[in-house]
Amino acid sequence: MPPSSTPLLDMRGIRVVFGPLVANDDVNLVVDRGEIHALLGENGAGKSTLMRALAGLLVPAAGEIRIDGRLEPLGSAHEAMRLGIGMVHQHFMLVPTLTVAENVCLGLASTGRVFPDLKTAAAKIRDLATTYGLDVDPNARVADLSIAGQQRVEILKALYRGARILILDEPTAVLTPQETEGLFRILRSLAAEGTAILFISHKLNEVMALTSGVTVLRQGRVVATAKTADTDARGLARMMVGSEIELPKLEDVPSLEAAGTEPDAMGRPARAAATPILAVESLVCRDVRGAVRVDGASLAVRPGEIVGVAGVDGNGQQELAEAIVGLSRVEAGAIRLMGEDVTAASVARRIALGLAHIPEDRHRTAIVGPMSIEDNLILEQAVEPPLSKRGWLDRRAIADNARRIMAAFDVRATGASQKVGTLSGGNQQKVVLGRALSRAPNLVVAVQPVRGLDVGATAFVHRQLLARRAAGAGVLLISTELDEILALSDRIVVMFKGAIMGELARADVTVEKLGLMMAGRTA
Ligand SMILES: Nc1ncnc2c1ncn2[C@@H]1O[C@H](COP(=O)(O)OP(=O)(O)OP(=O)(O)O)[C@@H](O)[C@H]1O
Repeated sequence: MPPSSTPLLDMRGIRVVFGPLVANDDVNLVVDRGEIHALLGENGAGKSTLMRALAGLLVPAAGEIRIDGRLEPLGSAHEAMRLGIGMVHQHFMLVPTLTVAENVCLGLASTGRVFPDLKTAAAKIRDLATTYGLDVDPNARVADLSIAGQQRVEILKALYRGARILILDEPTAVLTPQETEGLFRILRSLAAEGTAILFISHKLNEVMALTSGVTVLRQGRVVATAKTADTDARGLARMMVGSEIELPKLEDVPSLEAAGTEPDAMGRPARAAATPILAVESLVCRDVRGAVRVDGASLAVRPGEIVGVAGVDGNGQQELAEAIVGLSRVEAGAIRLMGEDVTAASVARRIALGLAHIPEDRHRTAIVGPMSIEDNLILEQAVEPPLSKRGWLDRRAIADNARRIMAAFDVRATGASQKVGTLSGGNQQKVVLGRALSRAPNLVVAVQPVRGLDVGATAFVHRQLLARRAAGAGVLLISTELDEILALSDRIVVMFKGAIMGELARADVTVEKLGLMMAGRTA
């Protein structure tokens, strides 16, 4: 038995390199039993890399890991699991067609244990779920679970394997505020039983509410370690970025109306003019199973205006966005873009009219991981001059295009030829944003645009959306983050069960009114 002063986890001098890039440089991290410890840092600072090293998913070039004071081998996922290290990744690793119990047991046979019979496993899962307040039915099919439900399965999977050190990589990025509260209750009860929890998040208020210690990484190195109680959200942001960060608000930038702009050089009308950039009229959409997901929704976005769509996740916002950008079929109603009826138009036609889309699920719909940054950056446009010469791709022009966007959007990578799949999560999101916004679109449909971004990058993206507004474009901002909606929107509509519950002008918005509408009451 190690002396009680020995920390459960002690990582020392960890160094991880990817070719010329030093992702972790002489990193130390100490976490005690029952401690919830935050790992903070800008996008690409090296947080996921450090946790992957701990989980045995990569081999550090140097360093030591001690568990309970004992030096352990590096770079073996099998060993890490045996030592009680479990990781819940940003992207879940579950098989949707299998049940919860089958997913939990998957892979266990190959670890040398006897494959448990599913009935026994289901009973053990039920016990674990009861102990820690995880609401999961072992016999449910994973495909039928909500995102929060799938995350609970991932946590159960780790606990089933005896995790004493649980790593969660941005677990709340995909959760509603209510689900986040539920997760925090689970994590607190795990910590109370002695589990050490490593919590990666960009949401500083969550770090303040949940954790007792923080380690801050910048460019692969530890720049600060502190007790959470000794700091505050502002101080943490300063440690991460090295300077003060102010999130912009609508009032901070000129609008078209404030500037009294007449139709601009490109003939785009001022906001008060009649033709909206986007008009959605009595839209009805069904999902593949035939369930109505958008139920008679109408809204308009005028030039120089940001319209926020608030609502609890899963109330049809995603389907509304997909219908507008042309990724799903419309059953009834109409969509007009720049005055043209595009209800049944191709995606290409909508892009030609100046539509840009920042999708919610970047892995499914926005990037191709094995392709380079420069190729990902030209995916949405016709390859014509200046990107091609005599019908052939002009590689030099494509690389220049990438370098320009990467510089403007602060994409941190080894170069334009790096595969997008090897970028940090936040830098992948910046590639998507750079592609969408660098073409000066007339309409931006932005769905959770800052998910996974650090505070500095969030401020940057918000400034970009405000700049599009100031230039006379329209922005439809779909977000479950009320702070984001409140900071940026000229008007806010609320979706509930596929319908628009009402609309509030900026001056009339209160959180109470929004909350009631989000729960299904009309304004
Ligand atoms: N397999 C890989 N090959 C090459 N470079 C990689 C690989 N994995 C990570 N990197 C690089 O290592 C650096 C650290 O990435 P990491 O994912 O650890 O950052 P992070 O702090 O978790 O960022 P984020 O907040 O954006 O998720 C980044 O520059 C990233 O591009």
